[in-house]
Amino acid sequence: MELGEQRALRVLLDMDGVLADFEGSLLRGFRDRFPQEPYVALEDRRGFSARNQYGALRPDLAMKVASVYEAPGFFLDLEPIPGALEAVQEMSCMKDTEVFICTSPLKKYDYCTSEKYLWVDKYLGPQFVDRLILTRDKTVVLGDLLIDDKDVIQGQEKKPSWEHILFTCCHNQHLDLPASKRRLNSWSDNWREILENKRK
Ligand SMILES: Cc1cn([C@H]2C[C@H](OP(=O)(O)O)[C@@H](CO)O2)c(=O)[nH]c1=O
Ligand SMILES: [Mg+2]
Repeated sequence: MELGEQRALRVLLDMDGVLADFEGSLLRGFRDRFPQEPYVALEDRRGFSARNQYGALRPDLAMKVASVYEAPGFFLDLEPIPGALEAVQEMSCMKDTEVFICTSPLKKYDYCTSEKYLWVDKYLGPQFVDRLILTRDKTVVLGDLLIDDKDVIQGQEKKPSWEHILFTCCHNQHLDLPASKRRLNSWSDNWREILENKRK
């Protein structure tokens, strides 16, 4: 790297809950598949794991809701989050900025992994397939920012290189955050300011 050349700001973008609407599709899929069963409305979602909340409602509902997101086609058919695709394209064209998608596969990875690649190809194009990172440990990925809807992101690295920006989602919107943690409320919120602040 040339002396004085500014290193690009690397932004890691989570997929489910940030680019793809996991929660909306899960609720629709659950109600289609189990129309007689009680369900959790999006505004009532609390906590990252839908499975845990459904299981607390009634033990058998845990595996029923899991069967929806473990089914073939679930990850492929997720709708893009409003404004996400436009934001990713704009961000990736910014000077001194590089974007990677950093997402975790389910433990039951068979349909999920290929469908995440197909989804990125379909909605963002082959250049983003080259920027897709699948990992169950995001802490070992180097970056300046990680925009992710999961409230706590843990792994092997106790001090990850990135600052976690919490992307607001139904399941985390009620959380009180420590003063140091910043939120991005949606893609119409000011993500450009968050990137600019990080460059300083
Ligand atoms: C089980 C489960 C997974 N997921 C998403 C998060 C992970 O993707 P991502 O890290 O891109 O948000 C993926 C595997 O857990 O599925 C949820 O968002 N909610 C859930 O309840
Ligand atoms: Mg997520």
